[in-house]
Amino acid sequence: MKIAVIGVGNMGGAIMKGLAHGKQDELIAFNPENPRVDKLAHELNAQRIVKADELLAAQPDLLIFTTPAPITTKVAAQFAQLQNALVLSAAAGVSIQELKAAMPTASVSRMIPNIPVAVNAGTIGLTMDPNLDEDRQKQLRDAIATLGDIIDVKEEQLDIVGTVGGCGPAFVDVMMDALSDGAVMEGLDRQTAYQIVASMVKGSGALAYATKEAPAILRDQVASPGGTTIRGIAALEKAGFRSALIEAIKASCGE
Ligand SMILES: NC(=O)C1=CN([C@@H]2O[C@H](COP(=O)(O)OP(=O)(O)OC[C@H]3O[C@@H](n4cnc5c(N)ncnc54)[C@H](O)[C@@H]3O)[C@@H](O)[C@H]2O)C=CC1
Ligand SMILES: O=C(O)[C@@H]1CCC=N1
Repeated sequence: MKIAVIGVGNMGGAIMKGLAHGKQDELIAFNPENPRVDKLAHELNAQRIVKADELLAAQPDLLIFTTPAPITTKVAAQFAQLQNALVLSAAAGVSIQELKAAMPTASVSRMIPNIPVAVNAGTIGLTMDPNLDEDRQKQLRDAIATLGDIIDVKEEQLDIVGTVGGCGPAFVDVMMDALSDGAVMEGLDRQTAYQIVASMVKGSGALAYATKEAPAILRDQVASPGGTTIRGIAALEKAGFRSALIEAIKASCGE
């Protein structure tokens, strides 16, 4: 499949890396002049395109939009004449209706991916164009399957899915940074702290995912009676840790 990623910044670059690891797709990086994008395209053996007419001539099968949300419909309008291309937009908050207005004949689906797609461990909320026939739905799903877990949601659920799944990695990064600081304060060297924290978060996620247990059940398995963990949990409660996370989700949702 010929896949063009439109806007190769943090998310577009992560998607290109994930796609390049996974399959033998023909990849195109479409972005204004930028040496960083040239370097990435070279590393991933992807075609580099800067001009809209060149992308039109390349006739991609799938366009993935990872341009800044406020300009995505304007960018999309440049490709309105592409026939038969599938369109998948990752632009947060830009509706299928808005995208369809820019590309009236295109089949438009939306997703909210997250940065771990770069290592094929992403979480992707997907709203598929309901008018796509089964074969084309399968084509689209197969094209992104290598990026991580796909969770089908209604379009009205994409914002909250995008907040937890899409913004969430940054919240976890803040937590990992703080845990590492704590370890360094207790005398551990920083690189070892980062390694332990990343491995611990990976394992905690894997366990929760595999068992489908409620996080509170898993927490209770760690907190031995009279032990060290419950003292740490009490300190977290005192500092308002859970409340801070709930507030973070609300703030990212625009409340
Ligand atoms: N960063 C993330 O974790 C996530 C981002 N998204 C969505 O992905 C999109 C991009 O976000 P980021 O990668 O974080 O931003 P970014 O600023 O890192 O990347 C945007 C890229 O678009 C390029 N660009 C600007 N104007 C362009 C144009 N006219 N044509 C083609 N490319 C153009 C920029 O040069 C840049 O490389 C946004 O719509 C955002 O909502 C969605 C989920 C998660
Ligand atoms: O910060 C943002 O707006 C994007 C959407 C989800 C994650 N990053």
